Amino acid sequence: MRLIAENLGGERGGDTVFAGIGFALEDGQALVVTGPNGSGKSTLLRVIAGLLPVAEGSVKIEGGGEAFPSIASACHYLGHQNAMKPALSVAENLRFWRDFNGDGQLGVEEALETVGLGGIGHLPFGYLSTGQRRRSAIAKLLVSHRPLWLLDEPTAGLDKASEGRFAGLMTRHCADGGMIVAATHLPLGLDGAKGLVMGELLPQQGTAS
Ligand SMILES: Nc1ncnc2c1ncn2[C@@H]1O[C@H](COP(=O)(O)OP(=O)(O)OP(=O)(O)O)[C@@H](O)[C@H]1O
Repeated sequence: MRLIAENLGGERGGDTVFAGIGFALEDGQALVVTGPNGSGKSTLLRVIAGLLPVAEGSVKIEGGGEAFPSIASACHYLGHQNAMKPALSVAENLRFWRDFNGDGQLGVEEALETVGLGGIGHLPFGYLSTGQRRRSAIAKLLVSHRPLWLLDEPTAGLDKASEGRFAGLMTRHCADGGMIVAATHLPLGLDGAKGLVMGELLPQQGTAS
C-alpha cells in the first residue's frame, strides 16, 4: 500500500495555508511533519484524512484493495481533541470506536493495559487527567485495525514513560507494515522516519484566494 501526495494544497477560510506538498509513503514508513505554529500541520492532516477539501493537487491511497479502497477507510485520525464522550466510561467509548471502525488486534481491556491504563475502563472519560485522556485516545488506535495512522501532536500532555510506550507502539505499527503521518513539536522517537517541514508559505498567506 502507498500513500501519495502530489502538489497538494490546503486552504483555511479561503486563504492558502500550504501548497506544493509532495511525498510518498510505503508500507512500514512514517512521515514526521514539523513547523511553527500556524504553518498548516493540522490542516495538512485534516486534508489527508478527508476532513477538509483538497484545494489543489491530490492525495490518495494505492494498493489498499477491497479492504482499504480510500484514505478514509484506511486511516485512524487522532486530532487535538480526543473524540471521546466525557459522560461515557472509557471502556464504553472504546467499544463505540471498535464497533464504528472495526475490530483490531486487541480487545478494550488489553488496549487499556497496553497504554498503561488497565483497571480504569469503568471510569467516566471526563474524570481522567489530561495525560490519561490522551492515552485512552491512543488506545483507539489499537482496538481497530487501520493501516494508516494520522496523528496530530499525539504525545502532547504525555509523561516520559507514556512517550516511550507510545514510541514503541508506533514502531511496532510500522514494523507490522503500517504507515504513520505525525505532526509534532516534540521528538517522537520514530527512527528512520521521513521529514516534512511546513512553513515556507507563511508570508504569502491570504494572497491566493
Ligand atoms: N477554521 C479556520 N478558519 C480560518 N483560518 C483557520 C481556521 N483554522 C485554522 N486556520 C488558520 O490556518 C492556519 C494553519 O493552522 P493549523 O492549525 O493547520 O497550523 P499548525 O501548524 O497545526 O499549528 P500549531 O503548531 O499551532 O498546532 C493558521 O494560520 C490558522 O489561523
